[in-house]
Amino acid sequence: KRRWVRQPPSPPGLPIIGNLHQLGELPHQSLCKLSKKYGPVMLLKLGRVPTVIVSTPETAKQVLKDYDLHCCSRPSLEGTRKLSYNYLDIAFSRFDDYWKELRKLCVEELFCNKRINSIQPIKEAEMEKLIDSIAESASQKTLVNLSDTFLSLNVNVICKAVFGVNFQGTVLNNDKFQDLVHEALEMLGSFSASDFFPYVGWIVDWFTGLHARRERSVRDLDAFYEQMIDLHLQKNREESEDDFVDLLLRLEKEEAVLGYGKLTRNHIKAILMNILLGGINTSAITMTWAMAELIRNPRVMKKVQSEIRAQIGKNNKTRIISLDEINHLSYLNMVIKETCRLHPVAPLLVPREVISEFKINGYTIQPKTRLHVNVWAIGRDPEIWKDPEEFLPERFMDCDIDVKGQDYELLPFGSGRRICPAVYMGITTVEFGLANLLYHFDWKLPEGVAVEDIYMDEASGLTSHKKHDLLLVPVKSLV
Ligand code: HEM
Repeated sequence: KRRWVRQPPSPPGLPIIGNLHQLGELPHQSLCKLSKKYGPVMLLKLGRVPTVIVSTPETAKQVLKDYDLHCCSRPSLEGTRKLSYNYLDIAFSRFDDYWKELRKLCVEELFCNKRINSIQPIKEAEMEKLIDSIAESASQKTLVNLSDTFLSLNVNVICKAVFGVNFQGTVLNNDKFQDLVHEALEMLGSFSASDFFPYVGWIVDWFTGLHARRERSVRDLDAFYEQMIDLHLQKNREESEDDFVDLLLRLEKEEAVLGYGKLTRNHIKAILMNILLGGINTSAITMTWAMAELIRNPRVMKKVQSEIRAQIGKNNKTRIISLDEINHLSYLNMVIKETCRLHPVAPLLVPREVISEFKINGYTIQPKTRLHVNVWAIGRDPEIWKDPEEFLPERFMDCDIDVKGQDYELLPFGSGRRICPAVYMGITTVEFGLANLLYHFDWKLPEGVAVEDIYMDEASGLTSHKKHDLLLVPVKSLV
């Protein structure tokens, strides 16, 4: 017998495609508009797939905390399946005992404070090189592309920490590697018919060429991992520092690291995939948005630089600002929170899938429904934030709202069982990068460009990055 259930309100859709056509180029923005009309819990039909969008802190709390256990799985999607070696990873595998164990292992071994501290010397060495190169641009009064700069900085650090190499002297150079990662992220973010039309969508993906492109991307990355792992097996590791691959290969030798048995080569590659795809772009995107907002808001720029210079000027024996010193920079921390509020890297978080039925606001959410939290909409909601479009870090003064998943008004890293396992790693990367570049240089707009001319458009895709590169002129600071 069919049971009557009260479903969330839905915008009217079209036959076959449902509400897909209403998503537009920037779904988080279109969905924010729709939620103003249909409410904080909406049900859309995306192709064949029922999808719920929640758009307020109260409904986000219900999903991510109260009913987390009912909806903390991930949907099965073609791109994520391929890139995760058939769900051997953390980010895309469904909620089960395997995922729990793997996540615990990675949190203890890879995302822990000990590991973050151990990669700090790598970050410092890369920062030294970057400061020299920007100083060169400053003396020649040339532009610096900060979007590229932050990306390369992260690529260099992550590659050194994970693979122990900088690629100089290997078959790959940094640009080639960046292309591989970029292509894989494009594959994850591009529209795949098979994710919305089970059983038949693959035909469309086949004809559009997406299928072939996806296969190629996975094959290229796989070949790259194989090569890196071989290099590690051949090398006399006594001579060099331990990197992430060494650690994973050591775990591979241990019996039953996971309750299920041994960690295999494919597990290692799936974990590496998460680190590369989750770790490189996210912090670079946040740093770029932060600098764009600072250059648009000279008052805030001046204030944050004064804080850094007053604090560091006192006792800076080395050229690089340390993690300890960064912990005392409270205004910088507010600047980063404000950046995350306006520009969350994953504006709809990573999609979840409902495991068992639950109710929010009296509406029944059924198993297999796909679920998104619109953190972008929450960050700009005038009911929560005064003058939401203004960049005002002071709003976090005398207020405990933080980004660590306890405050549902601000969720750049998500919350609940699926929260980003590398929150601390991500935040320290952003703080370290910004603090150093703001300490050593003043930043100006190129000749003839006014503050109003800075584009703040978002690019479409899985992550919400700045569409136009940020080009600024550095001036060596006299402190
Ligand atoms: C500023 C930097 C970063 C931001 C803003 C960020 C944001 C996020 C978000 C929004 C999610 C999804 C949470 C959800 O579904 O509720 C996530 C998940 C994840 N992130 Fe991050 N992240 C950052 C840095 C990193 C880094 C550095 C790594 C790895 C080295 C990483 C690895 C992961 C992984 C593995 C997941 C999947 C967790 C799971 O599904 O259990 N992230 N991140």
